[in-house]
Amino acid sequence: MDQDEIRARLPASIATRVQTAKFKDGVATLVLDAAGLGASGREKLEAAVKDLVGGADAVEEVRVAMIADRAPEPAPRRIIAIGSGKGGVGKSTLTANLAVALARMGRKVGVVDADIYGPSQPTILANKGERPKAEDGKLIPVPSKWGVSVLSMGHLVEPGKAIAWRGPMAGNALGQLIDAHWGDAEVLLVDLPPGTGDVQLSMLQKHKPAGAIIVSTPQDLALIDAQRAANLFETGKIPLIGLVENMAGYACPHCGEISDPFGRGGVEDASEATGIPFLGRIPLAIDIREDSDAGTPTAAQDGPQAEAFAAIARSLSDWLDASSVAEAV
Ligand SMILES: Nc1ncnc2c1ncn2[C@@H]1O[C@H](COP(=O)(O)OP(=O)(O)OP(=O)(O)O)[C@@H](O)[C@H]1O
Repeated sequence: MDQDEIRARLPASIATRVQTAKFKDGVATLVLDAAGLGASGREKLEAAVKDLVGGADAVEEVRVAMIADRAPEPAPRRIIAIGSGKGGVGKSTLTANLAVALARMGRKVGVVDADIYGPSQPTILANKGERPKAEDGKLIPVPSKWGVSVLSMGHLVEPGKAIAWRGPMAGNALGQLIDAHWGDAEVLLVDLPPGTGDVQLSMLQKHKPAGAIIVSTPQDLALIDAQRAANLFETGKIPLIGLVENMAGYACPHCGEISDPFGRGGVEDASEATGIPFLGRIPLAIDIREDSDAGTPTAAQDGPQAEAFAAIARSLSDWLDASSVAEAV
């Protein structure tokens, strides 16, 4: 069922009020313009839409959000944590590329690089060496040419200097990165340090993320650690948006043969076993590493690897829409 089919079920007087209509997994989600309607008018509008759209065979649930006729309030900024149980599995790569892919879809996105021990966002997003300015005691994020602003520990301290920081210092620094002048950014993707230590705990306690994505390679050991990260978020009651399998399937640049240096499908199996949604897989590809090192993120380009990131960004975008409608209705 697509947007037009949903609209076609509504009389013209209602259809003209539909701002967006989406359908996924049996759930139809509509955002309606409620201009000029009082409380009872809104109730009637909602009931009519639920009745008419819900009558379609494929529709199991109808979610409706109303936009009022006053100036729309800016959407509350939501934090999405990107975590992993162990280092080096591609958390920073995924964070930067998801942010770029979301920006290409028209989302306003900021990236917070909380990885004090190995901040890499300034390299991947090509604003290394720039210093954020401050205004009214708050930092101003550093723009990048990829449509995504960034604040990184790497913008604040010399490389290697933060290694000796203990929990509270790291937690305070993270607070400065998050409570910054993020302007119209509706989503902040936070690249967490690997593991389940102080910074992650501080993150969960002080800056409650709206959801978390966990990255793993397909290896058993990485998966066990990913499970530990999932448990940390569950303990903090942070909704798990899903799992991403990175470094899956290596295409030999010479002969094209696909091999699986870290195994195959492990993350999807783990997703089935745990019930945490599987968001997709990113292949192990030399281009992806080269793009990151060169500051030209893969997701800003075209081709199958950019599409792999874009597909995961679409799932995240759908999740953001669905969760904001769930809050609004
Ligand atoms: N799909 C991929 N294909 C090829 N190289 C990749 C891929 N994903 C990540 N890499 C490379 O692997 C290395 C580690 O990736 P990255 O820094 O994103 O991992 P991380 O989980 O954030 O690590 P850290 O522990 O430093 O936080 C980097 O050199 C990166 O360019």
